Amino acid sequence: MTRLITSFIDGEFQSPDGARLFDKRSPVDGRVIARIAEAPQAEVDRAVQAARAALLGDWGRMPMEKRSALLHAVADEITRRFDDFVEAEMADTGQPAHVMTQVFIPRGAANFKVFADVVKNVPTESFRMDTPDGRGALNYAIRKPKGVIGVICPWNAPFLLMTWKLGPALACGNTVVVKPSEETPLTAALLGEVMAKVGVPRGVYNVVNGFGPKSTGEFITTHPKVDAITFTGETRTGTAIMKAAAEGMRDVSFELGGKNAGIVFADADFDAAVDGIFRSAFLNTGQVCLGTERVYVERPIFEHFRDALKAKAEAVRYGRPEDHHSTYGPLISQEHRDKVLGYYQRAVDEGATVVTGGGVPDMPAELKGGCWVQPTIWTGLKDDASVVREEIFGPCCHLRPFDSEDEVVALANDNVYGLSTTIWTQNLTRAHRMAERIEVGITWINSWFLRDLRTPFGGSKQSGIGREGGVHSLEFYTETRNVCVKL
Ligand SMILES: NC(=O)c1ccc[n+]([C@@H]2O[C@H](COP(=O)([O-])OP(=O)(O)OC[C@H]3O[C@@H](n4cnc5c(N)ncnc54)[C@H](O)[C@@H]3O)[C@@H](O)[C@H]2O)c1
Ligand SMILES: N/C(=C\C=C\C=O)C(=O)O
Repeated sequence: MTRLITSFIDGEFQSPDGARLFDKRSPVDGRVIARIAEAPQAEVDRAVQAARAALLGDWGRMPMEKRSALLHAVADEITRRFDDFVEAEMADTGQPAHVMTQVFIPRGAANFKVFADVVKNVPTESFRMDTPDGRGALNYAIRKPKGVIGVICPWNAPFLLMTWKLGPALACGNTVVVKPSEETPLTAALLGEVMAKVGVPRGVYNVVNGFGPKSTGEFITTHPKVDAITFTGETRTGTAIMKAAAEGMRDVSFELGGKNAGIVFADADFDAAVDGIFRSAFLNTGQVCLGTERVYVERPIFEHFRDALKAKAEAVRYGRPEDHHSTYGPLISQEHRDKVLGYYQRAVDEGATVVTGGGVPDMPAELKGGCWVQPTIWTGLKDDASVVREEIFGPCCHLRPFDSEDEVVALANDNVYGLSTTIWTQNLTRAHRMAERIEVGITWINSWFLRDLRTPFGGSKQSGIGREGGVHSLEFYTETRNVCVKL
């Protein structure tokens, strides 16, 4: 069945009449599974106007308790329709069911629940000051919603990443105009059904589909009535959006690219480290910004670790996401597959030893139209090889031995990105010391992608601007104002 996806504006799905439609193809077999209406500038304008009207209507006047309860109702409806969201996201991404049911879709409800509560429990400051007349003055801060937030989303964990922004944005009383990635429109449309069902006022949640430059994404980021922009995607796209946001001085929150290091010391719990690095390199077919593409292993265990990781990579089971036998899916698109295969070739050109993979698996005829590549492990490259320095965003990693803590800290930090790292050692004094020295926003010790949504999340260097999570999201999605009262 080919679905038709149109914009969701002011509480309703828009008519496709006259719309320019583009195809959404299954990453699994290349079939067209949906036709998507590209929102022209006039439609983006209507979405922004609807979002502004909602700020001045019921939503803007809604008490926090009621807003919080409504977002809990959204979370509960997502949970009630859990299987629908799993099915939609599997159709969009081709990723196996366990990636959806265990990781990505549960976060949809969690992202609303956590922030529906955070907004009620985070105080604002107050200061009493002395004054020359001796009677003093009282200062207190208040938080006000920023207004209409432009939300620009990537394709790699569509529902998780969109709701990671929507939860706090709406909990703080803002309204949103969302552009899902052109590759993954389905769950954002499904969320429109949820919003309407639970009674979120019209205009609070608006979705417009399309592309970036000279299309829907740019129409949002350049719209003068969009008050702030939160974006997740490639660093170079962030540069373009930041330029657009400068006009009108709009605030931005960016979660960008990464080239994350995994560091394994000889004293690590070996099996746990192999499992952890395997997950961080190959989960979601390596399409996770927090994923590991550079693995540094202390020399005494290097060969044993390499062989153990190779065995796990060669044991993945390709297949359709709905087939519970499948443990490994395709890349999101042929374009991205060509990019990843280009790096596979470049690695060989730069002198890599291909420990495993490096090409395209021999798929059954019915799946040959999909975006399949082999999980790949390299060794032997120089530290300045492009495969070691540039984000590939695929199921591949380069293993390199190291001999000292200072050496591996220097290697890990020698990159333009600074998003995350995962360190495996049973010497926790060393782990804490390392966490201080590695220049990233998030460090996991003997773990990876373990997420407490109250903690600061974001990248250093070219991996992002700002932090979201817990009170940090409130800092971005509200304007804090000070009131000074003369006593
Ligand atoms: N730091 C994080 O938490 C995080 C999380 C997920 C993904 N990412 C990064 O995202 C990238 C993969 O996602 P992607 O390929 O969708 O990224 P992308 O930058 O190509 O696209 C992201 C979104 O931006 C839109 N867009 C593109 N150009 C635009 C423009 N000029 N103006 C407005 N919108 C524009 C796209 O249509 C899409 O919706 C990787 O680099 C990955 O590291 C980072
Ligand atoms: N932003 C988050 C995850 C990012 C995943 C990147 O691919 C999150 O866990 O909140």
